[in-house]
Amino acid sequence: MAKGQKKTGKGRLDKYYKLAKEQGYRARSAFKLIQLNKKYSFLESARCCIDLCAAPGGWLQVASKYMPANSIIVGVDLVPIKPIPRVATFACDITTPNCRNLIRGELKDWKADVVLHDGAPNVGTAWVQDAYSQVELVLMSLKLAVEFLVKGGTFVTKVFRSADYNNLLWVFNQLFGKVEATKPPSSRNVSAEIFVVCRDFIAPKHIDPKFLDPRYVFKELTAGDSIDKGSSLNNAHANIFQPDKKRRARDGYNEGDYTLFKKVGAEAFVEGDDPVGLLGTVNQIAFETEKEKEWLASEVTSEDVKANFRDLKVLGKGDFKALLKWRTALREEIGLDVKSKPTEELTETVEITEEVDEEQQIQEELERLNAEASARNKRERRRQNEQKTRTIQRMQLQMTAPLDIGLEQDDPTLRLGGQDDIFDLGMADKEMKRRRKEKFLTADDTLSDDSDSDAEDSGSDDEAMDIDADEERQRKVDAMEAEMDGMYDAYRERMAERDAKFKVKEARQKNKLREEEWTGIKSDNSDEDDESDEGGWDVTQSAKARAGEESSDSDSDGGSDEEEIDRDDADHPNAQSAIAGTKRKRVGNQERSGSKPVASNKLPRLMTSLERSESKSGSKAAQLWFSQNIFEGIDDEVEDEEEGSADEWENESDLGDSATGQAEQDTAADDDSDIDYEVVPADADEDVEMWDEADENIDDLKRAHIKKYGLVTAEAMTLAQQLVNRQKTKTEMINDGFNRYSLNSKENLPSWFLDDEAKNYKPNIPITKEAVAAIRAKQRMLDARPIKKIAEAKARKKFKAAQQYEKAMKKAEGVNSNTDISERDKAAQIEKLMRKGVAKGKGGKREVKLVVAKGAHKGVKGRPKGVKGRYTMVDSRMKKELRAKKKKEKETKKKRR
Ligand SMILES: C[S@@+](CC[C@H](N)C(=O)[O-])C[C@H]1O[C@@H](n2cnc3c(N)ncnc32)[C@H](O)[C@@H]1O
Repeated sequence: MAKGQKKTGKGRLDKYYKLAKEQGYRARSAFKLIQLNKKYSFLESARCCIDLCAAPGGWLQVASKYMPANSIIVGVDLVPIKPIPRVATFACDITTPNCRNLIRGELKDWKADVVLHDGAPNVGTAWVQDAYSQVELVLMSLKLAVEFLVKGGTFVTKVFRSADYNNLLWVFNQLFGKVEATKPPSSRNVSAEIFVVCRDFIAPKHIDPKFLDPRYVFKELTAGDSIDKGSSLNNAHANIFQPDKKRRARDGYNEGDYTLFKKVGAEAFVEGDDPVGLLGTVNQIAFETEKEKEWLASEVTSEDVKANFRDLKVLGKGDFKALLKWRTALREEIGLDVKSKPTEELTETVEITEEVDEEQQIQEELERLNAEASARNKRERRRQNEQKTRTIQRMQLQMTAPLDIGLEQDDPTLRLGGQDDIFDLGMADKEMKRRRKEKFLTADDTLSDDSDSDAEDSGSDDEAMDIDADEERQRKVDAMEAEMDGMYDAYRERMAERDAKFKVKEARQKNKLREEEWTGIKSDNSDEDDESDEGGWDVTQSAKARAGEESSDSDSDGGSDEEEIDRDDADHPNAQSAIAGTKRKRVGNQERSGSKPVASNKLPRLMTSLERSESKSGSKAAQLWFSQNIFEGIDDEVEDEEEGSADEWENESDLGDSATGQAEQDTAADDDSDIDYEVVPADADEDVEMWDEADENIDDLKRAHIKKYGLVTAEAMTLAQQLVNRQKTKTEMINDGFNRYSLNSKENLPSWFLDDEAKNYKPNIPITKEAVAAIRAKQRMLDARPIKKIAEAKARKKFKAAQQYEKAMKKAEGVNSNTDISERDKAAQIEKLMRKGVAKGKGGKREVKLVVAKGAHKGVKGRPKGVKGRYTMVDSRMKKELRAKKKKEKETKKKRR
């Protein structure tokens, strides 16, 4: 498969794929049903549901989650469905009477409230068995639906936009009160699928069989079909002449065009009128009949040709030409065509031989030049490596500073040593290309008028040379990265040694990241908002299981299976963690920064970010560092690379749009544009570590922190307010969490780059004034609260006071009951007791009044005038003396130690 056609990897791992994985759904398509149900709410009230074409079971999981406990859920598919608790499944073709009988057996007298159909022919492993087209499948599912649906029931079906679409809608409208077509957000835009929700089943007593007969419903198809066929044929032709460029089916999809795999016999290709169109539309040309097998054994059928016929979708222009040549040769051999002008051909043969010789010469010459160039490069590289090692050693010995390196590189003597060449990759590459082109031009003078096939051959030479040049460049990049890592480490060491401030800054940075709290994570039992915040299918399942509901599924193996998925899900972070994704990125960066750098081939991204960090960074040291000559010329390279990757990206998206996209047709699971059905692997271990996949325990810790202390940052408060005030939905927040950096891999990135990213790669989180005010108020409240010890002491005091008061009351009662003393004495004694009790309760200490011995009190002996109660005379002298005494004691204590 060509590079641009690759459909695996992160390109396809979209939001819903990730969410499905996180929430334990078997297919990302589960979100389509969730979104449809959100709009039309048909599952919550349903007691019986039939899912036609249900494998691998994503929709069944959703139905089981949203439908009330003990509902009847039946799933049917050509391929067996792994057991799902409380769901009955069986493998069967929905177009057969057997399927009807099986459903009847399962439902007994029940009628279904909802019939779902997400079928697409030729998907999965059973494509060979299915001869029906999608619209016919829809009609078949409708047939089952009308049989099993209760009056007022709902039928949900997937339909592909095609010439039959309107005919189908017409039929739906005859049988249902409300018919609406909708495309849920999780259905990819590039997919031709649309969902029709038919509500209020009329349940007529008699249904005209023609309504459900494809021969009548799709009767007028031919005219439109031919138009569509025309456009698709044009596409097919274009696919042959420019196989790299994939085309969209803007006019909708021809009936059967969304079938993933098409095979025709060689006879149709050899004897048909439009071999080019055929090559552009089918996947395989087979040799199955006797006649075809004879052709296969023919001399003109080389091994290459046989291999090419096996998978037409991976072929290039040259391969197609070879197949067309084969066709011509075979047709001549079997007498369908007559060879023209045999004498002229002879002359031509001589010319071709000459060309081949010339080509060989060019090839040899190119090989020789390549060998020479790579030997020269090797020598240069060795010299440069030695040079670099010396430089690094000098840096480590502190003989040179990063700034000095820049000066050294300006040194013309070093330039002679090849410094320029290694650091200025763009220049080196351009020079290499220029040299090669010169050779080509001289050789091409004779070939310029030649046929396409010659151009192709030279193209393949070009490719070979490109591969050499790529390898060469990769080696250079590796060397440069290794060197930069070394230099960076040395630079950091030197900075750390020299600059105390740097150390403090680093420590602070680490602390900050450690202490950073992202507290916007929802608690496990928060309200449901949308599909992404519901804790996933398996969470609900386990809840339902806890409630002790009985499984309608008799298969006991299902339990272990589901448990496994539950465990998987528990390992996954909550969907809400996506909100916190941006924050965690930072933590992740810091965590990574300690890892040993590995030479990587991610130069473009690395350099792009480097450029960004350079411009953003306010640090002079960083600017100095990146202003060195070693970074010169990288810009050009980066631009080239970026353009390249952008092209590649474009290709990929083109591919996604393509109706006949190779990637989509290779495997059922790889299909995106037509049948937007994607099985989500349960195993997360194989994933490359992402920027936003930080330590998953962090979420738990944060959750616990929030439980204990509430929201403590303005960001968290802002998000919470936005949610409460309905300014933002959780879906929007999750969407915000997914950005173009979300799926960036940290693998193989050098430590200096990760360090720099940690400094500059910070999300810009909006914080409202109200949130800041709320946090401040909270802080003030906390500050105003006494610390625990003081509160305890106060409580003790209060308790003591109460005890004393009680004691005094008892004594007072004793005095009161004494008949020997007069009432007046009683009153005096009680008052005294009470005063004492209150005073004791207050702390038991009597107030001592301080009287300063100055003015009228100076030199007074005995109680000074006007002073009542306990008193102490103090004067400034005494104060000073006491202070001096204390100080002296302290010093002598210190000395003794
Ligand atoms: C897009 S998938 C369904 C995905 C499913 N809704 C889910 O969420 O997991 C389409 C399914 O239709 C099934 N299918 C196609 N033709 C069928 C037929 N004639 N009878 C039963 N199932 C069929 C395929 O086997 C395939 O599993």
